Parts: sequence; C-alpha cells; structure tokens
Amino acid sequence: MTIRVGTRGSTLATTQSGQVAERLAVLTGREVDLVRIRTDGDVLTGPLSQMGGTGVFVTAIRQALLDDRCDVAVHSLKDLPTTPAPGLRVVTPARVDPRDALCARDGLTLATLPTGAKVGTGSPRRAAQLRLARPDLEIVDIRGNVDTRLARATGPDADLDAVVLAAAGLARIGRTAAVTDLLDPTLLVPAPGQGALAVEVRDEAFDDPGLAEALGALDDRSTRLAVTAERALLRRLEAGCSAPVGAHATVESGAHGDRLVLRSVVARVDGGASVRREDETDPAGGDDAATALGVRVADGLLAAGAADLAPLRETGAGA
Ligand SMILES: NCc1[nH]cc(CCC(=O)O)c1CC(=O)O
Repeated sequence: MTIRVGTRGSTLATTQSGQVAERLAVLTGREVDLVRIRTDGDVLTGPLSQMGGTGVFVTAIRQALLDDRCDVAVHSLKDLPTTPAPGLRVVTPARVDPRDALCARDGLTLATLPTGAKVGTGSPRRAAQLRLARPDLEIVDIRGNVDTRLARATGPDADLDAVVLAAAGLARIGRTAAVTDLLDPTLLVPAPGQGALAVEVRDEAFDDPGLAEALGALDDRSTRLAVTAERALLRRLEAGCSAPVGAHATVESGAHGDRLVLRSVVARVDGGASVRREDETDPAGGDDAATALGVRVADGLLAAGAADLAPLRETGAGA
C-alpha cells in the first residue's frame, strides 16, 4: 500500500520530507507519495515573536495525520511541542549538525565582526546568547524563510552584516556555502532538538509489520536519547520554543563507557545575565534516564533563578 508523507510547502519542509520519503521507499519497497499540507505558519507574516504558539507549523500536519490524509509527517524536531499528541508516535532519524551558523558578508566570523555590526535573527535564544558573547553587536529582528533571511546579509540588497541560522536547515537546502562561522555549541547553545527531524505516525503504523520495521530502522538511539533529555528540560521549564533557552545533549564515549551529557543555558534577552547548568547520565538507562536528566538540569536552572531571567512561557515560534 502506498505511504503518504505529509509536508509543508517550504523548500526546507519539502526537502526534508523528500529525504525521509526516499528512505521509507527503500526500506519498505513501497510507493511513497508527498502530500502538500497548508499550515498557518506559512501564511502569517509579522515578527516571529507575535506568531501563535510553539506548534504553529505543526498543528495542521498533525491534524492531517489524525484525519488519515497522510500516514507519515516530517517535522523539524525543534518545532514540535513538548506535549505528546494522543494517538501519534515520534521516530527520530540520526541528527545532523545541531549548531547555529553565522552567515556573514566577506567571510566574517563572530570574533571578527566589526564593533556595532548588525546581526539578524528572529530567535530570542540566539539574540540573548549573541549579546552575551558580543555585547556591542546590534541584533535585528528578522523573519521569513531561510533564503529570505540569508539575502539580508549576503544578497545584492543586503542591509545586515550577518544573520544566524541553523546549520542543519542550510545544509538541507544546499546553502552550506553561505556559512562563515559554525558557532561553538557551548557558546551558542542550540535549541532543544535542533538539527533533528521528527517522523510522526499514527500509533497503528506499528501494526503494519513492513512499516514498523522501516520506522525501527529509521530511528537513531543516540539522537533519541539526546533529544529526549533536551525536550524534558524544556517541558520542565514550561518553556516554549521562543524562550531564550538552549539545551544540547550528546552521547560521549570515554574510557569508562558512554555518557549522555546535557548542557543548557537560560539567558536574559538583553544579554545582561544568564544561568548555565550541565549534568550527565548513563545512556544505558534509556529514555527514562534521559528524561530524568532533563528534569534534573531544568530544576538546577530554576533553582539558579532562570524563571526570573526570561519569560519562559512566552508564546511564539522561535528557534
Ligand atoms: N526556526 C525555524 C526552523 N525550524 C527548523 C529549522 C531548521 C533547522 C533544524 O531542523 O533544526 C529552522 C530554521 C532555523 O532555525 O534557522
């Protein structure tokens, strides 16, 4: 039976949905179709911070899954609300580069941007951490799709010195050449889930042996543990994806075996203050240990006053 993969219309969405569709076609030997789903997020304009909630890009696609208009949905994991959707399950393919990328004119880097340089981002998390690293920069609120934002710094009508975008999004649409500095993830801590995809299906997908096997092959254990910890942290903070919260987990191997390490930051958007916490667990503990790690690190942030630094619950689509 044909597998229908639902996707938004943007270049980024169709590219990443197409990649998952191709893998599912190979893994199942079945025909796979892309189905275009329209969402509010593509239609709205205005500052990102005024857009309606974390799930603005996701709700319409989830509804299409539940209505049986598609069988598989592909999201950027960082855009997926941390509240589980009843009746749906998420599979996490191997994450690509989770870092934020500076795309500047003339090959400039975060260290070499001139004093007072204008840097565009629509993300409170990036704005706060850029100001922490470089208080002299002028941070400009921008939005639009990846190409529109890149043009602000690199196009013929550029009005900014640089923009910051997710390396993963640039790679997926073939624009890696625009990157002039991949930002150290301990300096600019990525958004929870950044660089990872969420492949979402109805629970019943696992009753179909061929599809269940393919979904199992698509799922990457280290990615799942990492994003589980990052998202548990976000959920514990009751923070939306537009909150100035960075969380990045990695599975690191050492002489004493593997460690799941979670690093996090909550920063005041003006860059005037921040709190950082990090902790680790044994990845052999699986999803439950990863969740407990996220909760523990979030509690450490809250104990250090994170909720006083930033409006964690603020709604809006962010990065
Ligand atoms: N904020 C929007 C968004 N959601 C997912 C990505 C692509 C990167 C990813 O999948 O993590 C982007 C673009 C960006 O943040 O630059």
